[in-house]
Amino acid sequence: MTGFVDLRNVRLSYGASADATLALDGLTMAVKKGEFAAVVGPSGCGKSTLMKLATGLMTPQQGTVEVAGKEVAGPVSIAGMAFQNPSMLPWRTTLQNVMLPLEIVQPHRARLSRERDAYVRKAEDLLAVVGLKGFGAKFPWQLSGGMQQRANLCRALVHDPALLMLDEPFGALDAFTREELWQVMRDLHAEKGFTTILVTHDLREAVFLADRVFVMSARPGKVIVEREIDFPRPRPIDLTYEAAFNDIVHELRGHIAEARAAA
Ligand SMILES: Nc1ncnc2c1ncn2[C@@H]1O[C@H](COP(=O)(O)OP(=O)(O)OP(=O)(O)O)[C@@H](O)[C@H]1O
Repeated sequence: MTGFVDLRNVRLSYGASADATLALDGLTMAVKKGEFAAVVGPSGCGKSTLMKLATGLMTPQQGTVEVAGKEVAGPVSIAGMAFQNPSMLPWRTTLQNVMLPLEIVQPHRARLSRERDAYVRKAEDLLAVVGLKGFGAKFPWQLSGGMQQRANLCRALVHDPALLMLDEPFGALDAFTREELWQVMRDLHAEKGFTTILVTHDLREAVFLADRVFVMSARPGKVIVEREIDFPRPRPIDLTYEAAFNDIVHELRGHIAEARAAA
Protein backbone atom coordinates (compact mmCIF):
# COMPACT_ATOMS: atom_id res chain seq x y z
CA MET A 1 0.00 0.00 0.00
CA THR A 2 1.43 3.39 -0.93
CA GLY A 3 -0.07 6.79 -0.47
CA PHE A 4 0.98 10.41 -0.38
CA VAL A 5 0.55 10.09 3.37
CA ASP A 6 1.33 6.59 4.53
CA LEU A 7 1.18 5.38 8.13
CA ARG A 8 2.04 1.72 8.61
CA ASN A 9 1.46 -0.28 11.77
CA VAL A 10 2.05 2.78 13.93
CA ARG A 11 2.23 2.63 17.71
CA LEU A 12 2.55 5.65 19.95
CA SER A 13 2.25 5.95 23.70
CA TYR A 14 2.56 9.00 25.88
CA GLY A 15 4.58 8.96 29.09
CA ALA A 16 6.89 6.58 30.91
CA SER A 17 6.18 2.84 30.88
CA ALA A 18 4.43 2.50 34.26
CA ASP A 19 1.77 5.14 33.63
CA ALA A 20 2.00 5.36 29.83
CA THR A 21 -1.12 6.07 27.76
CA LEU A 22 -1.15 3.96 24.63
CA ALA A 23 -2.76 6.35 22.14
CA LEU A 24 -2.32 4.49 18.84
CA ASP A 25 -1.53 0.85 18.15
CA GLY A 26 -1.43 -0.95 14.82
CA LEU A 27 -2.69 2.08 12.94
CA THR A 28 -2.36 1.79 9.18
CA MET A 29 -3.75 4.28 6.68
CA ALA A 30 -2.83 5.58 3.24
CA VAL A 31 -4.14 8.81 1.76
CA LYS A 32 -3.67 9.28 -1.97
CA LYS A 33 -2.23 12.39 -3.56
CA GLY A 34 -4.90 15.05 -4.00
CA GLU A 35 -7.40 13.08 -1.94
CA PHE A 36 -9.59 14.66 0.73
CA ALA A 37 -9.56 12.27 3.69
CA ALA A 38 -11.57 12.62 6.88
CA VAL A 39 -10.78 10.88 10.16
CA VAL A 40 -13.58 10.22 12.65
CA GLY A 41 -13.81 8.15 15.80
CA PRO A 42 -14.72 8.07 19.47
CA SER A 43 -13.49 10.85 21.70
CA GLY A 44 -9.86 10.41 22.75
CA CYS A 45 -9.12 7.69 20.17
CA GLY A 46 -5.92 9.36 19.01
CA LYS A 47 -7.04 11.54 16.08
CA SER A 48 -4.90 14.53 17.07
CA THR A 49 -1.98 12.19 17.77
CA LEU A 50 -2.30 10.88 14.21
CA MET A 51 -2.10 14.49 12.93
CA LYS A 52 1.05 15.11 14.99
CA LEU A 53 2.66 11.99 13.50
CA ALA A 54 1.77 12.90 9.91
CA THR A 55 3.21 16.40 10.30
CA GLY A 56 6.36 15.17 12.02
CA LEU A 57 5.69 16.87 15.35
CA MET A 58 6.03 13.40 16.94
CA THR A 59 7.66 10.14 15.82
CA PRO A 60 6.14 6.70 16.46
CA GLN A 61 7.71 4.14 18.80
CA GLN A 62 6.84 1.48 16.24
CA GLY A 63 5.88 1.51 12.56
CA THR A 64 6.60 4.05 9.84
CA VAL A 65 5.19 7.38 8.70
CA GLU A 66 5.89 8.57 5.15
CA VAL A 67 4.82 11.75 3.42
CA ALA A 68 5.45 12.27 -0.31
CA GLY A 69 7.56 9.09 -0.40
CA LYS A 70 9.93 10.13 2.40
CA GLU A 71 10.06 8.83 5.93
CA VAL A 72 9.06 11.62 8.30
CA ALA A 73 11.91 12.50 10.65
CA GLY A 74 11.01 16.06 11.70
CA PRO A 75 8.44 18.79 11.01
CA VAL A 76 7.01 18.37 7.51
CA SER A 77 7.54 21.66 5.66
CA ILE A 78 5.11 20.81 2.85
CA ALA A 79 2.22 20.73 5.36
CA GLY A 80 -0.15 23.54 6.26
CA MET A 81 -2.17 23.22 9.45
CA ALA A 82 -5.37 24.68 10.87
CA PHE A 83 -6.82 23.83 14.27
CA GLN A 84 -10.04 24.53 16.12
CA ASN A 85 -8.58 27.59 17.81
CA PRO A 86 -7.37 29.99 15.10
CA SER A 87 -4.66 31.34 17.50
CA MET A 88 -3.98 34.46 15.48
CA LEU A 89 -1.33 36.77 16.93
CA PRO A 90 -3.30 39.76 18.30
CA TRP A 91 -0.57 42.34 17.66
CA ARG A 92 -0.42 41.49 13.95
CA THR A 93 -2.98 42.49 11.34
CA THR A 94 -4.93 39.76 9.60
CA LEU A 95 -2.70 40.08 6.53
CA GLN A 96 0.45 39.87 8.65
CA ASN A 97 -0.96 36.78 10.39
CA VAL A 98 -1.74 35.14 7.07
CA MET A 99 1.80 35.86 5.85
CA LEU A 100 3.45 34.35 8.93
CA PRO A 101 4.39 30.95 7.37
CA LEU A 102 6.24 32.82 4.61
CA GLU A 103 8.65 34.11 7.26
CA ILE A 104 9.38 30.55 8.37
CA VAL A 105 9.05 28.10 5.47
CA GLN A 106 11.63 27.92 2.69
CA PRO A 107 11.94 28.82 -0.16
CA HIS A 108 9.53 31.64 0.67
CA ARG A 109 11.55 32.88 3.62
CA ALA A 110 14.56 33.61 1.40
CA ARG A 111 12.40 35.36 -1.20
CA LEU A 112 10.07 37.31 1.05
CA SER A 113 11.93 40.61 1.36
CA ARG A 114 12.75 40.70 -2.36
CA GLU A 115 9.27 39.67 -3.54
CA ARG A 116 7.15 41.13 -0.77
CA ASP A 117 4.65 42.87 -3.10
CA ALA A 118 3.89 39.64 -4.97
CA TYR A 119 3.46 37.75 -1.69
CA VAL A 120 1.16 40.46 -0.31
CA ARG A 121 -0.96 40.19 -3.45
CA LYS A 122 -1.08 36.42 -3.05
CA ALA A 123 -2.20 36.67 0.58
CA GLU A 124 -4.80 39.30 -0.34
CA ASP A 125 -6.08 37.08 -3.17
CA LEU A 126 -6.50 34.20 -0.73
CA LEU A 127 -8.37 36.46 1.71
CA ALA A 128 -10.67 37.42 -1.15
CA VAL A 129 -11.31 33.74 -2.04
CA VAL A 130 -12.52 33.03 1.51
CA GLY A 131 -14.72 36.15 1.57
CA LEU A 132 -12.38 38.47 3.51
CA LYS A 133 -11.56 40.94 0.74
CA GLY A 134 -10.49 44.24 2.31
CA PHE A 135 -10.11 42.84 5.85
CA GLY A 136 -6.33 42.37 5.73
CA ALA A 137 -5.61 45.56 7.68
CA LYS A 138 -7.95 44.61 10.55
CA PHE A 139 -6.59 42.99 13.68
CA PRO A 140 -7.88 39.47 14.47
CA TRP A 141 -9.78 40.73 17.51
CA GLN A 142 -11.77 42.99 15.19
CA LEU A 143 -13.05 39.91 13.30
CA SER A 144 -15.81 37.46 14.22
CA GLY A 145 -14.93 33.83 15.07
CA GLY A 146 -15.96 32.69 11.58
CA MET A 147 -13.85 35.41 9.95
CA GLN A 148 -10.85 34.44 12.07
CA GLN A 149 -11.25 30.83 11.01
CA ARG A 150 -11.39 31.93 7.34
CA ALA A 151 -8.14 33.85 7.87
CA ASN A 152 -6.72 30.81 9.64
CA LEU A 153 -7.38 28.73 6.50
CA CYS A 154 -5.55 31.36 4.43
CA ARG A 155 -2.58 31.17 6.79
CA ALA A 156 -2.51 27.38 6.42
CA LEU A 157 -2.49 27.71 2.63
CA VAL A 158 -0.36 30.79 1.90
CA HIS A 159 2.83 28.79 1.30
CA ASP A 160 1.05 26.45 -1.16
CA PRO A 161 1.36 23.31 0.98
CA ALA A 162 0.99 19.99 -0.82
CA LEU A 163 -0.65 18.65 2.34
CA LEU A 164 -3.31 20.40 4.42
CA MET A 165 -4.01 19.11 7.93
CA LEU A 166 -7.25 20.26 9.53
CA ASP A 167 -7.97 19.35 13.16
CA GLU A 168 -11.58 20.27 14.02
CA PRO A 169 -11.20 23.67 12.30
CA PHE A 170 -14.95 24.38 12.20
CA GLY A 171 -15.87 22.85 15.57
CA ALA A 172 -16.40 26.10 17.47
CA LEU A 173 -18.57 27.79 14.84
CA ASP A 174 -22.35 28.08 14.58
CA ALA A 175 -24.08 25.73 12.13
CA PHE A 176 -24.55 28.29 9.34
CA THR A 177 -20.99 29.58 9.44
CA ARG A 178 -19.75 26.02 9.52
CA GLU A 179 -21.67 25.14 6.38
CA GLU A 180 -20.36 28.28 4.67
CA LEU A 181 -16.82 27.25 5.50
CA TRP A 182 -17.40 23.69 4.26
CA GLN A 183 -18.17 25.25 0.90
CA VAL A 184 -15.10 27.49 1.06
CA MET A 185 -13.01 24.41 1.85
CA ARG A 186 -14.66 22.40 -0.95
CA ASP A 187 -13.83 25.13 -3.49
CA LEU A 188 -10.25 25.67 -2.28
CA HIS A 189 -9.57 21.94 -2.49
CA ALA A 190 -11.07 21.75 -5.99
CA GLU A 191 -9.02 24.74 -7.15
CA LYS A 192 -5.66 23.94 -5.58
CA GLY A 193 -5.70 20.14 -5.44
CA PHE A 194 -3.75 19.73 -2.18
CA THR A 195 -4.03 16.47 -0.26
CA THR A 196 -6.15 17.01 2.85
CA ILE A 197 -6.62 15.18 6.13
CA LEU A 198 -9.49 16.48 8.21
CA VAL A 199 -10.09 15.33 11.77
CA THR A 200 -13.65 15.94 12.83
CA HIS A 201 -16.38 14.87 15.24
CA ASP A 202 -19.00 16.02 12.74
CA LEU A 203 -20.00 13.12 10.49
CA ARG A 204 -21.97 15.38 8.12
CA GLU A 205 -18.85 17.48 7.66
CA ALA A 206 -16.79 14.36 6.93
CA VAL A 207 -19.25 12.99 4.37
CA PHE A 208 -19.77 16.36 2.66
CA LEU A 209 -16.07 17.12 2.24
CA ALA A 210 -14.24 13.82 1.98
CA ASP A 211 -13.42 11.37 -0.77
CA ARG A 212 -12.76 8.79 1.93
CA VAL A 213 -13.62 8.57 5.61
CA PHE A 214 -11.42 6.60 8.00
CA VAL A 215 -13.17 5.41 11.16
CA MET A 216 -10.95 4.79 14.18
CA SER A 217 -11.44 2.39 17.06
CA ALA A 218 -11.54 3.59 20.66
CA ARG A 219 -8.12 4.11 22.23
CA PRO A 220 -5.61 2.69 21.44
CA GLY A 221 -6.71 3.95 18.06
CA LYS A 222 -6.38 2.19 14.73
CA VAL A 223 -8.37 2.38 11.52
CA ILE A 224 -11.29 -0.07 11.64
CA VAL A 225 -13.32 1.07 8.61
CA GLU A 226 -12.47 2.90 5.40
CA ARG A 227 -15.53 4.29 3.60
CA GLU A 228 -15.29 5.76 0.12
CA ILE A 229 -17.65 8.71 -0.53
CA ASP A 230 -18.33 8.94 -4.23
CA PHE A 231 -20.91 11.71 -4.53
CA PRO A 232 -19.97 13.73 -7.63
CA ARG A 233 -18.20 17.06 -7.19
CA PRO A 234 -18.79 19.92 -6.82
CA ARG A 235 -21.21 18.88 -4.08
CA PRO A 236 -24.03 21.31 -3.32
CA ILE A 237 -24.83 21.91 0.37
CA ASP A 238 -28.37 20.58 -0.28
CA LEU A 239 -26.78 17.16 -0.73
CA THR A 240 -26.51 17.01 3.06
CA TYR A 241 -30.32 16.79 3.29
CA GLU A 242 -30.67 13.89 0.84
CA ALA A 243 -31.45 10.33 1.92
CA ALA A 244 -28.34 8.79 0.31
CA PHE A 245 -26.16 11.24 2.24
CA ASN A 246 -27.88 10.59 5.54
CA ASP A 247 -27.63 6.82 4.99
CA ILE A 248 -23.84 7.15 4.95
CA VAL A 249 -23.86 9.41 8.03
CA HIS A 250 -25.94 6.76 9.85
CA GLU A 251 -23.66 3.98 8.69
CA LEU A 252 -20.61 5.83 10.06
CA ARG A 253 -22.42 6.62 13.29
CA GLY A 254 -23.10 2.88 13.67
CA HIS A 255 -19.39 2.07 13.27
CA ILE A 256 -18.45 4.62 15.93
CA ALA A 257 -21.14 3.36 18.32
CA GLU A 258 -19.75 -0.17 17.91
CA ALA A 259 -16.21 1.06 18.49
CA ARG A 260 -17.31 2.82 21.69
CA ALA A 261 -19.18 -0.24 22.91
CA ALA A 262 -16.14 -2.45 22.28
CA ALA A 263 -13.89 -0.16 24.34
N1 LIG B 1 0.68 14.79 26.05
C1 LIG B 1 -0.05 13.76 26.46
N2 LIG B 1 0.27 13.06 27.57
C2 LIG B 1 -0.44 12.00 27.98
N3 LIG B 1 -1.54 11.55 27.34
C3 LIG B 1 -1.92 12.20 26.24
C4 LIG B 1 -1.21 13.35 25.74
N4 LIG B 1 -1.83 13.78 24.62
C5 LIG B 1 -2.88 12.96 24.44
N5 LIG B 1 -2.93 12.02 25.40
C6 LIG B 1 -3.92 10.94 25.52
O1 LIG B 1 -3.82 10.13 24.34
C7 LIG B 1 -5.11 9.78 23.88
C8 LIG B 1 -5.30 10.26 22.46
O2 LIG B 1 -5.30 11.68 22.47
P1 LIG B 1 -5.70 12.54 21.18
O3 LIG B 1 -5.70 13.97 21.57
O4 LIG B 1 -4.84 12.12 20.04
O5 LIG B 1 -7.18 12.01 20.92
P2 LIG B 1 -8.35 12.66 20.03
O6 LIG B 1 -9.01 11.53 19.33
O7 LIG B 1 -7.80 13.74 19.18
O8 LIG B 1 -9.27 13.26 21.18
P3 LIG B 1 -10.62 14.14 21.04
O9 LIG B 1 -11.61 13.27 20.36
O10 LIG B 1 -10.98 14.40 22.46
O11 LIG B 1 -10.25 15.37 20.27
C9 LIG B 1 -6.10 10.38 24.87
O12 LIG B 1 -6.45 9.39 25.81
C10 LIG B 1 -5.33 11.49 25.53
O13 LIG B 1 -5.79 11.70 26.84
